Amino acid sequence: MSATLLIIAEDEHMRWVYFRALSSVGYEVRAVESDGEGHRLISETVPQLVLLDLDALNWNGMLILQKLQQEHPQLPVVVVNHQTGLEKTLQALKLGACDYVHKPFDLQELRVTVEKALKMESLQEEVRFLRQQVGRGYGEFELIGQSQAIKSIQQLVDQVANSTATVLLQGERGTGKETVARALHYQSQRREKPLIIFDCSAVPEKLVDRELFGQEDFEQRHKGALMMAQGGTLYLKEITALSLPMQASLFEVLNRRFFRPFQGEKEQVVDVRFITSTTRNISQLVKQGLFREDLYYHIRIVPVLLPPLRQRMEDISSLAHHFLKRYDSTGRIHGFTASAMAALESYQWMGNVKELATVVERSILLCQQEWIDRDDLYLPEVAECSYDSSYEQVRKDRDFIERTIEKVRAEMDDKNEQRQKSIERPGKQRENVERQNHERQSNERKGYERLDRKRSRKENILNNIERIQEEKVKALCAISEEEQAPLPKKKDKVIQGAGFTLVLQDDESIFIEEIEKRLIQYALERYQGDQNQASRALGMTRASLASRMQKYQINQGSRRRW
Ligand SMILES: Nc1ncnc2c1ncn2[C@@H]1O[C@H](COP(=O)(O)OP(=O)(O)OP(=O)(O)O)[C@@H](O)[C@H]1O
Repeated sequence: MSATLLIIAEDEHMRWVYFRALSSVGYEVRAVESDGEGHRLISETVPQLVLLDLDALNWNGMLILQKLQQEHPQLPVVVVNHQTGLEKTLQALKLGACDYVHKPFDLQELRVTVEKALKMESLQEEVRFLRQQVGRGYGEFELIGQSQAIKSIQQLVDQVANSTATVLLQGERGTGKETVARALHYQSQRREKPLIIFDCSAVPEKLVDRELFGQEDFEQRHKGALMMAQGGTLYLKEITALSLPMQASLFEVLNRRFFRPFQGEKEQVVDVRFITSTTRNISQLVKQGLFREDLYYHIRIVPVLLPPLRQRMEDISSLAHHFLKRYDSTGRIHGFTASAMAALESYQWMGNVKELATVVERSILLCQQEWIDRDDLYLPEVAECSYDSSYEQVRKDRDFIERTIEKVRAEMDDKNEQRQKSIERPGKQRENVERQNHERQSNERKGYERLDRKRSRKENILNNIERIQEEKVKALCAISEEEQAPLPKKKDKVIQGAGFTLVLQDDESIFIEEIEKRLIQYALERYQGDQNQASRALGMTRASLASRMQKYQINQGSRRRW
């Protein structure tokens, strides 16, 4: 029982009583008359508890309590008051006093109250510590990285952690959005309150309302994520997955700082810090009317962009060592060989930091030696591929493909229109011809039917391309192996592109060839005519690129601008 206690009491006799009662059971006690003296002692002796006598004539004990709470919010304060001043006692408890003793009191009662308050404080301290450990264990909210990007993000986190400004985290999957959200929470004063992570894309649309805002009716009471995060932080992951009506409800909450649980009657105050994230181009979604503009401005007070790992290769070494420490709990592995590190630093990391973490974890399991070598990494073959597949470039490629498909579609439509006109024209003369020649009329009809069939085949192909295009874009953005384009059927034709694959049915050769030709022109343009790089990006050999260039009469001298 060696805790240090500080007694603040105006009355000298009472100071002596407190001093005797508490020092006699082993506490180290300091007793002062004024709060000024008290504050000086707090910084000098760091007491574990303050006993404050409110029953004074010449000074306002409540003001002292208020000041103590503001300056030392963790310090437990037990107040002593006269039993007739119940109202004052209640007010003191509201202001943050942890317990009280009423005069006249029994000395034993005073000691028990102090002991209880100290125990409570030590439990709270333990909870704080465990929460921090849990936070560390799960989120590793420490941001690792040497790159300027990570340093700036860490600086931003330090600056805004303690505010309630909404933060919008943008970046590909696995770039560390949740890690930043955790850093923001655990570095803020809200760290002792919960951090609730709500994945908007993982909850079925019908249930989002209930799971987010909770439900209150006669039969059930379900605490939603918002309620659970009270006093703490709510991280809304993949916010763009929310339906427009849910976006409207969320906007209301953010705007009014009140919410009403599903089917509930009473409005509740919202004391929550909101952090949101998305892997999608949210401003584009706003333009397309798929995401509310007002909500967008509300959630992006502090926008943070997490660059893909391949754009900050200088982070790889520190991250790899960080994951080694995290996953090799026995300390069996000493580190990475130079060749392993070189492999890690030249891989494209389309799955970002998450993929790096998985690779390191797996290599620890597979490594038989004390140093992880290149072979222990089991990096996919793609690692050999060194073409520039940065996120920006992937997006450019995607835009290019979209534009190409649109152009070819428009050109095909034009051609078809002209063909149709040319068929219609003779159709007028047909009236005369028909009278003379029935056979010719039936040929015409067959011609129309053929054209219709061809048109519907073309529609199919366009649909097919768009579907594959969508899947591929998803795969490029989501970088999930399962989401890759389906294997082509035997008769399908495959066009590999700079970071994409188009699978086409093989009967519309003009259409396919036109797209292929343009993709080749585009790849050559992108690599300034370097056929080695272009063929690698297109997924074909140098020889087949050359033969196609010949076939399509692509002259490298006359490059096209896209
Ligand atoms: N800068 C970093 N420092 C330390 N660890 C990191 C960092 N960035 C990411 N990580 C780790 O990488 C893994 C993936 O990170 P995180 O879950 O934060 O990514 P995310 O962008 O939220 O992913 P997703 O979009 O798929 O949810 C986690 O294990 C996380 O601890």
